[in-house]
Amino acid sequence: MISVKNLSHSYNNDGKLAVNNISFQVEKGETFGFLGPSGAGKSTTQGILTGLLKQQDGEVIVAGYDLKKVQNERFNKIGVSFEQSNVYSKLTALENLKYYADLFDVPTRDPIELLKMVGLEDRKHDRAGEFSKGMKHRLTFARSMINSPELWFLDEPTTGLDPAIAAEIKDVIREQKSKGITSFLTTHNMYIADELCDRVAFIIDGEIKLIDTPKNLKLQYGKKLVEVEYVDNGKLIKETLKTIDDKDKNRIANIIKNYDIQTMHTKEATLEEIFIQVTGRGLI
Ligand SMILES: Nc1ncnc2c1ncn2[C@@H]1O[C@H](COP(=O)(O)OP(=O)(O)OP(=O)(O)O)[C@@H](O)[C@H]1O
Repeated sequence: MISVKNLSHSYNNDGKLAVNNISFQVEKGETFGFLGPSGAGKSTTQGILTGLLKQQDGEVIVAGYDLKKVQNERFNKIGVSFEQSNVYSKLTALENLKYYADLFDVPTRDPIELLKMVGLEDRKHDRAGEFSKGMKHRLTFARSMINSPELWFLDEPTTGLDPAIAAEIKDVIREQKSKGITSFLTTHNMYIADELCDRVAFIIDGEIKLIDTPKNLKLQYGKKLVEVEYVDNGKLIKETLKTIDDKDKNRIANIIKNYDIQTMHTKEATLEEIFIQVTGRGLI
């Protein structure tokens, strides 16, 4: 669905590359996470893929279209939810969606259904200018689905939303995935990426450092630890032991045999910890 080969981008032709020779593929139906800290090159890449920025070099195919050739019908196949909501303030929520729907040459979805999906149906006749930041964000999110896109670009889809709304947005993303929609999700939130993405790319200083599934990354970089809590002489003791160390393995067996176990679980590295291990940098 997306194929990028040797893509670079410089804003000022000053030799500084915001995106530096990146290559990756996104398969049909995949939810692909593009993760990195501020200034890593996420928005630049997304800008090129969505046609906001002109491709300078490399090869980019998006939804079957080579971006070097001008083919505006590709916009019928993609949906974009920007982090910074760009809704029309003077139009109501419903008018915003109807206006946007008219821009497409393909059948569009029922705006009311979309407003319901993001919890804005009750506010359909209110002007978007009166909405909170989170509500504008939800309206933009709903708008990005109006043309039933095959390929969906999501920029920080849950940033700034309260946890209940964020959970609903995540459910919508999962539902779209179950329908075979491909998503390109840009974020610096590793928890969202872990929950939603089939594969993630770590990007930093314009370069992709690795691409893999969250599961493989945890297996490869995980600490392989067991945390056990047990009762000894009425006191609760907690020990963290390595499952790859023979001495610790014997200790685990000994605890299981001789003590009253309260809790016991393996400890996985989070994607955030793995990102720091791989890149030497945090995500802020
Ligand atoms: N319009 C612009 N003009 C000049 N330089 C820019 C412009 N937009 C971005 N850059 C630079 O390009 C680099 C990559 O920025 P980009 O916005 O792609 O990062 P990002 O990963 O999306 O960050 P964030 O998470 O903060 O949005 C940064 O060094 C940034 O300063």
